[in-house]
Amino acid sequence: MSDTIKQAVMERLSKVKGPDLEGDIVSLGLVSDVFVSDGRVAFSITVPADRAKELEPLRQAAEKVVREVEGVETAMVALTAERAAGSSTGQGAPARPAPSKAQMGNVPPPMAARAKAAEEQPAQKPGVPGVKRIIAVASGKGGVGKSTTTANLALGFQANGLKVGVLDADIYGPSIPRLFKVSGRPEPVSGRILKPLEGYGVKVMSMGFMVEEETPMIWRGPMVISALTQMLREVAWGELDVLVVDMPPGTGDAQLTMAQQVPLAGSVIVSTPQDLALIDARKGLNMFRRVDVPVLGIVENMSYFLCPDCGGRHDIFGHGGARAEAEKLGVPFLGEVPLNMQIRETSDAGTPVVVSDPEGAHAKVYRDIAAKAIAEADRYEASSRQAPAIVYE
Ligand SMILES: Nc1ncnc2c1ncn2[C@@H]1O[C@H](COP(=O)(O)OP(=O)(O)OP(=O)(O)O)[C@@H](O)[C@H]1O
Repeated sequence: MSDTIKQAVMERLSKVKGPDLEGDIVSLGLVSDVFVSDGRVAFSITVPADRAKELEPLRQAAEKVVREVEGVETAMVALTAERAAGSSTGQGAPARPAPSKAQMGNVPPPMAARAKAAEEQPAQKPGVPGVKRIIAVASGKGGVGKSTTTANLALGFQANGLKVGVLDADIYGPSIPRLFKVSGRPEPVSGRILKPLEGYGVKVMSMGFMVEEETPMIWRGPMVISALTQMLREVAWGELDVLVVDMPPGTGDAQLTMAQQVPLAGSVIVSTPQDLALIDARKGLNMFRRVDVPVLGIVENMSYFLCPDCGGRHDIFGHGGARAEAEKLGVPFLGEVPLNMQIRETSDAGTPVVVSDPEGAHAKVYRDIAAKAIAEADRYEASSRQAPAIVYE
């Protein structure tokens, strides 16, 4: 079945004209392998990075023809830039040469007009209706406890009286379904709009619901933006005070694109006290600064160890690094979370500590971090509202 669909998809795509209306995207070698699973089709079209915006109509045209193929339920088509094999991000576009300038030629008139209009407009990031604020949780590298922090922070927001959703955008290892003990496929509510799943009163959407676990990593990269857009805008989030986004670890192109695409009110950076992680946290910080997203603060995770036997505190990783670094960088320090068995066990069991032990000390740590993050977001909003308008007469 998959092979038949794939064949039909390729046939349809071979009718889609290339960017200069000469030849089609298949024979120009712009289409990557087509991935088909369970009625879902994903592939990328390689274009030069600086023309991605103007070639959006090409992406839409390809998506449209693929959706019309019998047996196709959803199509995720992404424009990807040429990337040398073995580039540092390690994911993203399959190694396939981008068309040469001669191949690409000039943009044909209708696209040129649209491209010009796009250039003239400042980059727009329309908000998500009903969602007051979107906050990203990021880390410079993997394994620092970003997802654990995302889940507990989201539940901390909720415990502080806010309506909360979580969008798991971690393409490398979506762990939010496990943390909230939710699984399955989101059901459509009307047309293309999906109903998010719910865990502990928090609405949850995950890359894990959209992409099969065994989907090769190389495919997840190109799917990211389409899937992300779908998860943001084609989900019945309802009224939310905060939507928390669990970003993929690292600061590569995928993360940067996400930070650019999502209308973020701010970001929270998770780091462990080790120097290396802090260097990575700094990269994370710079990434958000590059795309003008306020950094609400740094959370130091696995900050110290509270010995359950003697009750003593052990700073096994040289605690305090994140706080000092935050001060140096002029970024708020949101708090420190101890390295603790209860935090690990409850996270891994899908009952994060903020819901499984709401009266405990750890839940309080997360609630305080949540309160500080919101206070920072308020501060940013107020300061951007108060920015004086300069009027020339
Ligand atoms: N404060 C903590 N104390 C003890 N264990 C923790 C703490 N924070 C996270 N962990 C544990 O560390 C492991 C990694 O955490 P988590 O999956 O949240 O990290 P991550 O940064 O999201 O990882 P990845 O990069 O793989 O997505 C998990 O087993 C989690 O339970």
